[in-house]
Amino acid sequence: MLVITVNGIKKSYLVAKRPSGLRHVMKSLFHREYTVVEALQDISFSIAPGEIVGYIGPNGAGKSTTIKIMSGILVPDQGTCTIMGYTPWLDRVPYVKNIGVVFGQRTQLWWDVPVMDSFELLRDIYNIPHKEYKDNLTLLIETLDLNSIIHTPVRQLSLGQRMRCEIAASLLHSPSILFLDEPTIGLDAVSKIAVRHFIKTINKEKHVTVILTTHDMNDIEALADRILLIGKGNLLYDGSVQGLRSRFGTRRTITADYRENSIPINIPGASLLSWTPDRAILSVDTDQVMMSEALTKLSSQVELLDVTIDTQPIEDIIVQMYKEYQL
Ligand SMILES: Nc1ncnc2c1ncn2[C@@H]1O[C@H](COP(=O)(O)OP(=O)(O)OP(=O)(O)O)[C@@H](O)[C@H]1O
Repeated sequence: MLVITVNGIKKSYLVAKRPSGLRHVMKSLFHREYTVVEALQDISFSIAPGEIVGYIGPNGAGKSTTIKIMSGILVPDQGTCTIMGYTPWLDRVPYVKNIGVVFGQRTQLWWDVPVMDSFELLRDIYNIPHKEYKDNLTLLIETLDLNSIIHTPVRQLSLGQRMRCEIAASLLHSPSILFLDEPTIGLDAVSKIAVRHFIKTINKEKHVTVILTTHDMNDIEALADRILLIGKGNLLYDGSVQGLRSRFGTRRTITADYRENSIPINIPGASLLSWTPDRAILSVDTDQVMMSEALTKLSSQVELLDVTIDTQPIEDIIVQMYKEYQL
């Protein structure tokens, strides 16, 4: 069973050219010229209930545009999108009851009023039954630690406090799908961990399907079962983090401590990142040299005291992917 099906979505924006020079500016007052930005060229994917999907890609790749289409804010030029049986931009009223949306860069809360007032407005807008609202509110206040900030106006909150309130606001009506557009942007390490933990919890306990965009690969590692990589408006990878590792993350770093030896280590296919008479750091591409072979060669050249092997950080793998796809 699928909860989200996106098929052949295309979306362009018309952007007015901004001329420089007085003569051109005057001319543009009467005759505007436009360029077309093709934000999404042909995007298709589907998502099953209960998945946490990381939607990633470099700046300008089209992530927010996709989230806006899936949440019914934007209408695509072509293609279909069916979410829980609805077409988001056509069935907005019944559809939005099923989704929660958080845009990390924007607020859905009313700026000048206490957070609680925003929550109550949302309760009325979504027509949330009294008991459901009360139960959800109690749970959200507790798990997101909102007690001390709930009566503060939004404009007085720190970014991390506001983000916790935004997430709570998006879940008051018990949606079964949550769209998060950069939910950890600008947060400190502690707040990031708290937000990640919370997302994981509602996914596990309430079976909320989560689609999140992020530039923080720690979010992906901590949360996503699956990654959709988008670049220049096209979907370039759809698979697990593990799959990404085995396809792009073939590099391992070996740190070897050994009894002093004045001859530098030499392992064909491995590059020496640093060397001293008692410690070497090597980079091995497991596509070219098997790890067991590299370790055998290493132990034949020095008397090993300690060895650690590190896999490539996911951040590096993503950079490598972006390079490979020329993004
Ligand atoms: N309202 C708009 N008007 C014109 N162009 C837009 C508009 N919104 C987005 N674009 C353009 O569409 C492309 C995709 O933008 P989008 O915001 O979807 O990317 P993104 O992947 O979310 O980027 P980022 O990681 O920087 O947030 C970009 O080239 C952007 O400049």
